[in-house]
Amino acid sequence: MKYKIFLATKNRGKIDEFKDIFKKYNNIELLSMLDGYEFHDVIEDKETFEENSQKKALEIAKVVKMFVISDDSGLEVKALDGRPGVYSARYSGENATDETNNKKLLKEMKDKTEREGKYISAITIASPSGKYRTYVGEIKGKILDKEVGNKGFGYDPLFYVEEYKKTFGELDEKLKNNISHRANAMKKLDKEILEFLKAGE
Ligand SMILES: O=c1nc[nH]c2c1ncn2[C@H]1C[C@H](O)[C@@H](COP(=O)(O)OP(=O)(O)OP(=O)(O)O)O1
Ligand SMILES: [Mg+2]
Repeated sequence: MKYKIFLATKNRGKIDEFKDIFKKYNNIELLSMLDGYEFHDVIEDKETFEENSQKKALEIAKVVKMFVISDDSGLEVKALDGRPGVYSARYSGENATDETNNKKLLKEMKDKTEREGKYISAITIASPSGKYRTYVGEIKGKILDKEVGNKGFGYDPLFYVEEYKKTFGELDEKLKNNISHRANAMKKLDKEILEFLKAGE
């Protein structure tokens, strides 16, 4: 049995990562906006990654009428009381880009000695009939005072991982996709994904 899952994200960086992570499932075909599907921007107005992730998956599953996977993720910084958190994508305003977000983070962290932060990812798998499960993963790191590396996306050039002595902007993509917040949430989904798909609609 071959299953189709639609990736409910408009973020190219996430699409690339999920494509890589899903390579191991030879009975799952992962579809995305890059295959010509269109869907609306879901309003991410909830207070947690889990709830925003569920909202994205459930709304888009109804539209595309397929199983859907969504990810709501972001960066929580200790010295900033957990900001940017669920506002990570819009940290620097309405027309925020990775570049303007990183600039704002550097500015807010300028005089901070406490540099700890963590990435969080909430992944939801949903069916068109409204069944869903959500899995959360995280990874701890340090926020640098300048950008290093140009791999990955988002805040990656500022996110330093002690164990590898590299930022996510420098780390090999394969390695990032094995240890990241998204990878850690995926490892939990992995245990249940076939059961969820087999149960059908
Ligand atoms: O591995 C990551 N490496 C770097 N930055 C990351 C990562 N994971 C999340 N982030 C940042 C990017 C964005 O500022 C926010 C996610 O916001 P989030 O709403 O979940 O994604 P999005 O709006 O880019 O795409 P979409 O909602 O269509 O899935 O956190
Ligand atoms: Mg978003």
